[in-house]
Amino acid sequence: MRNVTLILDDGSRFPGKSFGYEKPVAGEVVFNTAMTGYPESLTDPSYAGQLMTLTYPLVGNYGVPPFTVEPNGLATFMESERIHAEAIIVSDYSEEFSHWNAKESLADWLKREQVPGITGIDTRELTKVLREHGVMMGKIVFDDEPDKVPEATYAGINYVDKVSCKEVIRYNEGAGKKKVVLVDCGVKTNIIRCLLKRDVEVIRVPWNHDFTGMEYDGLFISNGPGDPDTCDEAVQHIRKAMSLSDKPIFGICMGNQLLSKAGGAIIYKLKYGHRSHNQPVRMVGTERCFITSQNHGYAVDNNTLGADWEPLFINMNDGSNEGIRHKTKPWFSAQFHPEAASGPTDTEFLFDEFVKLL
Ligand SMILES: NC(=O)CC[C@H](N)C(=O)O
Repeated sequence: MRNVTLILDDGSRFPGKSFGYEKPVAGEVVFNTAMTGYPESLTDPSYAGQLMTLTYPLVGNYGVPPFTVEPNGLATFMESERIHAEAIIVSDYSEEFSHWNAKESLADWLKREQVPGITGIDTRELTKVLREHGVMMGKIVFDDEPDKVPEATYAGINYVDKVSCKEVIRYNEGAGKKKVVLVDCGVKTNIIRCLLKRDVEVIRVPWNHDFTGMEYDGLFISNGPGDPDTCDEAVQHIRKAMSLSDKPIFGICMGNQLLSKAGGAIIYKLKYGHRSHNQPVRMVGTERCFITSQNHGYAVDNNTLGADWEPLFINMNDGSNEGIRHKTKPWFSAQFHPEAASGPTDTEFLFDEFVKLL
């Protein structure tokens, strides 16, 4: 294994060894404290542009599931058709693996998909640095090729445009009881599965597609990578849809941010984001608290919500916004992931609520 160094923007250096594809890479360094779920997280399009640090120390020991596709074209075990994170950073990579559904090792998968993976990193120290300083740009450089240093960029790049579908895709066509237009900002497969198993037809459209003239019963706005402020075209279409009809709207993660923007709210960047399977959120107006799976770096500023909107969920750790709802219309969204995969399924009922409204 070749020696590598992770170099952060503040000059901190973390020595490690390469176990994935051998290529220098740069991106926003983020950390995820979930104990499981590396196949799902790596294929979550919302990680585009990011180097994903896992704080759970032992990674790789349950291998990687096979890449198979369901008849409707969706990946059976992954959240999309490929790895989207720029790299994975772990403390102790295990080449040995054992799991009923494992097909190959994490290293073999990373190499095939040309994604770097580094091990031997002091991920606890790295996470402490990121928590104190906030997320930072970082580079993985091979020690024997110190001059090959890639340019690190993240802010201002429209990653949604890179990962969204390029044409309209229909699922359950003619078979579903109701039609849902899904604005694909980088949708996770399990969101589509959660809709399909509730007997709806899903019309998946590119993030900047003007869907407002289409025939549909409800609108869904997906998760997605990068800065929501780069997705103004989608915001304009959501706004137009809200002015044309009162059809139900449900958004997840980036979808929460874009719906909030359409309602006039402002988005800001969190210091180091929420990435884990155990983020507690409280449903506003109740004492009900849910454990949720999350992956976001930006948040909606509660104080900027328009007069017609109110927070629906609040994060119990830092008081930040975790969802909104319109005061009179059937429009709501969650900043966390009710579809989880991997993660707790406590809030999957939000899909039931949405489908009931259609
Ligand atoms: N998972 C998501 O949809 C993330 C939304 C946005 N890219 C953020 O980081 O906040």
